[in-house]
Amino acid sequence: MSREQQAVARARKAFETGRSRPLEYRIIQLKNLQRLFIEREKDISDAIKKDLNKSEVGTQLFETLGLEGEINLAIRKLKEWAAPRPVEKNLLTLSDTVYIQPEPLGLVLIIGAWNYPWAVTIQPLIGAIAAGNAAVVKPSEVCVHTAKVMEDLLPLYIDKELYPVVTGGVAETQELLRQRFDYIFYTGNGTVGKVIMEAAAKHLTPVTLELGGKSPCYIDKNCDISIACRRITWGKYTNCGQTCIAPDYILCDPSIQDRVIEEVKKSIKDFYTENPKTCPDYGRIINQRHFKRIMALVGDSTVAAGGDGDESDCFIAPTVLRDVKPDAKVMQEEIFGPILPILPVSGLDEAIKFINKGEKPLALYVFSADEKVISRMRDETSSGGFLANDCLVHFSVSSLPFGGVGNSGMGCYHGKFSFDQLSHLRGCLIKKLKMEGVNNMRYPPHTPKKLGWARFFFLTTFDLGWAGRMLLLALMAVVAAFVLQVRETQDSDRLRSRVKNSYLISVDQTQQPGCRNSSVVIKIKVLHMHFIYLH
Ligand SMILES: NC(=O)c1ccc[n+]([C@@H]2O[C@H](COP(=O)([O-])OP(=O)(O)OC[C@H]3O[C@@H](n4cnc5c(N)ncnc54)[C@H](O)[C@@H]3O)[C@@H](O)[C@H]2O)c1
Ligand SMILES: CCCCCCCC=O
Repeated sequence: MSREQQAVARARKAFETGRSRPLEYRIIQLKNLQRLFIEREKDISDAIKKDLNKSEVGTQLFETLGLEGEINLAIRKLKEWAAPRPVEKNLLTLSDTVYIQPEPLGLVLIIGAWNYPWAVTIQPLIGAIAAGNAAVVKPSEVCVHTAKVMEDLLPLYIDKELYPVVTGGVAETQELLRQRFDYIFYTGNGTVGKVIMEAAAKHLTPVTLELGGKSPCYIDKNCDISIACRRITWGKYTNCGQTCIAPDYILCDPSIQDRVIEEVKKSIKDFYTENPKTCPDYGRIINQRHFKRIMALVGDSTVAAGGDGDESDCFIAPTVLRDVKPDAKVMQEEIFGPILPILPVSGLDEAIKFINKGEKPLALYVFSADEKVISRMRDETSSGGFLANDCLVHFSVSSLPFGGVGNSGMGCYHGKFSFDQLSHLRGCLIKKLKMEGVNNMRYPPHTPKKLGWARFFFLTTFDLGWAGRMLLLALMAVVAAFVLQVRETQDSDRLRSRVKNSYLISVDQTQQPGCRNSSVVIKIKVLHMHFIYLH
């Protein structure tokens, strides 16, 4: 058996013991993971410094702080997330117990990317643990030092059989993909995303694909350009542009292009000094392959700032390109580096048209003081996430689903979305072995009359609100009292043989425009069926 097969078999066996299921066990694992980030902060930041030249503070700010927040949230909310979720009932299920019960999926494969190696690998793991799964963790081999630290540290803190770390490159990942998983959570580029999906299809394994793409950024003339450019500069050059949701390019009116360039240059200087190469907060390109790829993108465009690099140090200066044409090299792929092209457009209409010609991006940014511009951009485009007047920060909002659409991916996570994504939401209906008469309308022989009743039971909806529910309860009490009285005063045999009737309460809601629960009409119908209790 290969190393990968062994890890998968051990994790599967550990899952089958059932120990990942109790909420107490999940919480212990999450707390242990939390301890790792507190106790091993130095090991984590030393490795990431070597991989991407991230500073110690930068590592906490962009990697581990968010993870600590997600762990805290999961610990605090787990009982609520894992509890049965009651759902609305119709007339047919009124006396049943109907709910959604989240259950673990089983064994999850998490394949991480290198650019925020802790954030994008451990965040899905938090969801997997919280949801009661086992998970094989495959960090990206591209961030060499971090992958090693992850492999060394995780087994010291969390159950190493349930959550093994498997390191390696393409061959090892493909060997993992040949195994059977109950879910695959992949973060990385779209080309490999297709490989993942193909492998998953062989076992009918569902997938989340957290991909990337070219995230556009439109600057409206009507906005504070100085503030807009400060936020865009932060969003673009953080981690040297190697951020899945970095604004990839700017669209703006030609009349503000010079101003935008000046303000971006000013912010670069404010953030990274006159000499970004020696600034501890300015990162490096992950390796020379990516260095060469990014430098080659600049070729056919006009450099307005930066443009220089040092291959031996994987340094590329914060770069701005002006008057970029849609067919320029830099516009043909996700940049994933510190190059910011500016494409002049005649206004909002052209910007929307341009964006809609491309693939659906992971993020879409608009800067404007005009709410109509923001709304139009939101309503006339599609993207994984949408931000007005800022960049990147939606990633840190646990109550928002994070994920792509179309070419930028499928599925989403963060906070409760991670829990739900890595759970099976099992629909449960618990009936009592009573009131068999109600079922007559669905049993053969099928007749138009039965169909009529089935239509009534199946299609009648009610949305009473608080006041309506109180009124209904009161009326039910009156009806129940009436029925009991009838029962007491009538001979029960006579009732069974002659009347064969029962009572059904149906509730109609007459809605008036703009007014919910405006009036509630209670009808009492006599059915040629059995009495139906309403609870
Ligand atoms: N949506 C998100 O949350 C998110 C986050 C980070 C990065 N990204 C995207 O990821 C991309 C950058 O990451 P990357 O793809 O360079 O990362 P990468 O090279 O680290 O690859 C990601 C993972 O895929 C595996 N892999 C690579 N080639 C493979 C193959 N042929 N078969 C099987 N497995 C293979 C690697 O081992 C690695 O674990 C960018 O497009 C970026 O936008 C997206
Ligand atoms: C607050 C910004 C964090 C950005 C993390 C992005 C992960 C994808 O590359």
